[in-house]
Amino acid sequence: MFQNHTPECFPKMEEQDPSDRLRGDQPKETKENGSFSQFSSSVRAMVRIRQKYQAMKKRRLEIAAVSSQSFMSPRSTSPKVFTFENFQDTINSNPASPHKRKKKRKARVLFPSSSLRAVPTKERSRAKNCLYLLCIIVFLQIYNAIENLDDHVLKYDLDGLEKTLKREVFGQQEVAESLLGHLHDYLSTYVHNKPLVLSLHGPTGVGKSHVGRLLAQHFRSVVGEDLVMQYFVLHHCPTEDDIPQCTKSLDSHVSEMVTHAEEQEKIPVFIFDEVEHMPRELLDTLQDLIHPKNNNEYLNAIYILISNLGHEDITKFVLHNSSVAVSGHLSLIQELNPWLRSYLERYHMLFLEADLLPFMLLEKSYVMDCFIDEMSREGFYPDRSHVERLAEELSYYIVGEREFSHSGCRQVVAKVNLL
Ligand SMILES: Nc1ncnc2c1ncn2[C@@H]1O[C@H](COP(=O)(O)OP(=O)(O)OP(=O)(O)O)[C@@H](O)[C@H]1O
Repeated sequence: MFQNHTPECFPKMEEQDPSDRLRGDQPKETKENGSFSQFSSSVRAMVRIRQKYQAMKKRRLEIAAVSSQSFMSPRSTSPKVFTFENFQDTINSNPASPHKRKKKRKARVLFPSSSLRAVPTKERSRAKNCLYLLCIIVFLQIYNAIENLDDHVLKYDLDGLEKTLKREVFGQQEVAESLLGHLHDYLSTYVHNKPLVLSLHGPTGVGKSHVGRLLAQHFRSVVGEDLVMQYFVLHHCPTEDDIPQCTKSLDSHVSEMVTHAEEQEKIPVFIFDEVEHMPRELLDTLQDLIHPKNNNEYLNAIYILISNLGHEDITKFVLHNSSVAVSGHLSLIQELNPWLRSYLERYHMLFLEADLLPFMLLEKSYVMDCFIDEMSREGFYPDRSHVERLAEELSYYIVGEREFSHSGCRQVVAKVNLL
């Protein structure tokens, strides 16, 4: 029997449609010779083959449907033969794909729930805290120091003094600015290693004593009457016989004032006029006071020395350099100081530590300002033509178109008094 159903017959069976077989189109030899068991095993095999075929067909259709959805482009370059590797890559690379790439999460350390999570403790640096504290302290100290500097200079009202000098002094802008600068620098602090010594020089009638008076008036109003001294040699020490007594009283008076000023935490002001008339003994005493070796209170003081020492050379210098000096391109102080200093140091060592302030010769226009000021003060109407006529009565150095008064404004008061 089996010989009739040799493997030669199986290929024939496979070539046939299994459905035909199920419909009963079996070969005639089978009907005639095969037993029931043979028939049933053949049927089972066919059913299995058909089921497998149907399953494969179904899967192919599903894959075709998925791939047609995924590949949106009409012309795909992918191979026609389906592979899962390409399919997966295509899905991942498609931006429209619902399977978006997940954001990478930060790596986390997972601790077992049963054990305690040991977080590393932040170490607090003591040095860091100290550094912050130090920075704050330094900042506060600097801030406080700046505030104190302002407070200190404010009580001397240098702004008020500046206004007064601008209003009352004519033709001496450079000297006035320099004077205010020195005062501001000195009065900004209370502790000093030397007193401030300002020496005012210049020809007659240019306003040296006038400035001295304005300074005395101003400082009396800000530090008090008892801390300002005005010393006129010809008045306080008129004869040579008085000199020993004068030196003693000057020394004791200055000592008293600086001690008193130290107690009040203020800076006293000493104004010495007519220094050119001071006898040597008095100059020596003054030098000892200005350059003390011992006490602090002597270091916190302002000395104003007023004289006409060096006036001839100041006059010569101004006349020779009138074109630049008057137009403001030349600093009289800078140019004159080296020469003036060497002259004064030869005169007396008192001037060694002094800051020198040379006054300019006064031009005619400034002399006219003096007349207007004085006439207004005395109740006269300062008529322009009248003022010009009065100014014409004075004598002038004439350099080009410029006229410099021989005696500044010295004769102004006398002339107005005669009106
Ligand atoms: N630059 C000036 N501005 C305003 N007024 C002045 C000026 N110069 C002088 N005067 C007036 O002239 C008068 C005399 O001036 P001051 O006494 O200051 O002269 P001085 O420079 O001290 O001269 P001297 O060395 O001869 O004493 C003063 O009363 C003042 O009113």
